[in-house]
Formats: sequence, C-alpha cells, structure tokens
Amino acid sequence: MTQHTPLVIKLGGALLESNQDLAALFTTLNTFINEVKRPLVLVHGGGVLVDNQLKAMGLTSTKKDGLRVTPPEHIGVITGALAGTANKLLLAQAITHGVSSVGLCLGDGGLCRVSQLDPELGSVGQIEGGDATLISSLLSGGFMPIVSSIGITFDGQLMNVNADQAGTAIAEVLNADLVMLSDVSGILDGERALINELTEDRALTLMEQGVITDGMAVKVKAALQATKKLGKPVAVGSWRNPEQLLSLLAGESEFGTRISH
Ligand SMILES: Nc1ncnc2c1ncn2[C@@H]1O[C@H](COP(=O)(O)OP(=O)(O)O)[C@@H](O)[C@H]1O
Ligand SMILES: CC(=O)N[C@@H](CCC(=O)OP(=O)(O)O)C(=O)O
Repeated sequence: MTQHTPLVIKLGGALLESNQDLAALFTTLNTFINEVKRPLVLVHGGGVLVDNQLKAMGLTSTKKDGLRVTPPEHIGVITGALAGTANKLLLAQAITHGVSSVGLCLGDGGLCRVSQLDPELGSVGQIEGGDATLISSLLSGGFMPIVSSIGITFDGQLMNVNADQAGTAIAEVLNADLVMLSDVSGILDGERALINELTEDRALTLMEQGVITDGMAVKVKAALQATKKLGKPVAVGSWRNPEQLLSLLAGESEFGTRISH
C-alpha cells in the first residue's frame, strides 16, 4: 500500500451492535488518520439492523444466494435502516472520535451508477461504475466519507445494494486499496481454521464444497472481482482487533485473509 493511495474500509453491519467495538475501531481510525495521513473512505453494511427494523415493522425477509430479496414495499424501511440509522450512528462515532466525516449513499454526486440486478430480487441494485469526483473532493478537504449501500437508479428508484459489492465498487472507482472488516477473523476452511492466502481456484472449490457460504460467498466473489480490476490483493479480517488493523494499514503485518486471483 503506498502512502497516498486511498484506502477503502468496508464495515460489516454486526459492528453496529457493539458500542465497545465501535469505539475501539474509531479510536484506531483516528490514530491512523493522524499518523499515516492517508485518504480513508468507509463503506458500511447493516444487515442485522435491517433484520431488526423489518421485524419491528412486522415484515419477514428472505435471502437468495446471500442477497436480501427486497420487495419494493420494504425499500423504505431498508433505506431508513442503512442510509439513515446505520450511516448516522457511524457518523456520530466519527464525530465523537474527532474524525471529520460526511455521510453519503451511493447516489450522492453520482458516486455509483446502480440498476436493478434481477426482477426476482425486487429492489436490489447492482453497480455499473461510478464517478470519484465527489469523494475525491471530500478527501482533498480532509473529510472521511462514510458511504451506505443504498443506490438510486437513473429513473429514481431506491435500490438495496449488498454492502460488500458497494465496497468493492467504490475501491474500483477510486483505484484504492480495500480492507473488508467482518465479525469473523477472516475466511475459515472446513476445519474452521483461518486461511491466510486465498486464491480464486481455492475459493471456487470452497464455495462448491459449501465451506464458504451465505454473506461470505458474496464477499469473496466481490473481492475476487476487485482483485482482478485493482491488480492487488483484498484483505478480509475482523473489526474486533483494531490493533492488528493499525499494523495492517501501516503495511506492517499479515492480517486475516488476503484474497488474490
Ligand atoms: N468459510 C467461511 N468463513 C468465515 N465466515 C463464513 C464462511 N462461510 C460463511 N461464513 C459466514 O459469513 C459471515 C460473514 O458474512 P456477512 O454476515 O455477510 O458479514 P458482514 O456483515 O461482515 O459483511 C460470518 O459471520 C459467517 O457466519
Ligand atoms: C441486497 C442486500 O443483500 N443488501 C444488504 C445490504 C446491507 C449489507 O450488505 O450489510 P452487511 O454488510 O452487514 O451484510 C441487506 O439488505 O442486508
């Protein structure tokens, strides 16, 4: 990782359930920003929050191949959970930890162009490229963008985009380095042991064998695509070990799983 290459960190939504882990992570980010002085962008999910909000509204939700089936009547609640509550909780953490930040969604400034992925999934979006202008000017102004995975189609429909796909797409738009932080130490093999280096061939085998499943399969597929487009590995690790994260961000240590093609 070179000094001025932007770094995109994708945060999995389970982090939002723990104030202690949130505080530890933002303390680390503050240190990173002050010491390493590298442009930083956060992209976040919030799957757990979406589950809770839908349940509270008496709505049931299903997933297909790790993606949430999103009937158009659910998109308002999901937008509220992701672009509203999750985004603003993270912004609040940034403020209280002294990190100047701006909360955005994929539609702001044309950051990501989004279209419907598959009519069977309803209001689920896929990203077809984007425009780094807004994020670049925020980074130049010393702000850390915090981006939710809600997108808007060219004809104004709100879309629920998987946050791993949003993270990889934004890393591609910025030609950034990418670290994906989840609730596990990295990608685990059939014996639940951490895999340090994961290549495409092994990833495909582990997905076929049902060892990498659900949200992790979506993450690995998105990461594999990003490693090809970016020409560099993507790291998947835990938000539970911010000290390790700092070493990784400083280019000092191995961390979680490195995915390469
Ligand atoms: N081989 C695997 N290694 C690690 N986690 C896996 C694996 N296969 C499935 N998972 C599941 O994937 C989850 C992480 O994916 P996801 O819930 O989408 O995370 P996030 O919200 O952080 O993006 C883990 O908590 C775990 O339950
Ligand atoms: C289409 C789709 O699956 N959207 C995801 C968006 C949030 C997300 O990806 O959150 P995590 O990073 O916490 O998994 C969802 O509705 O759960």
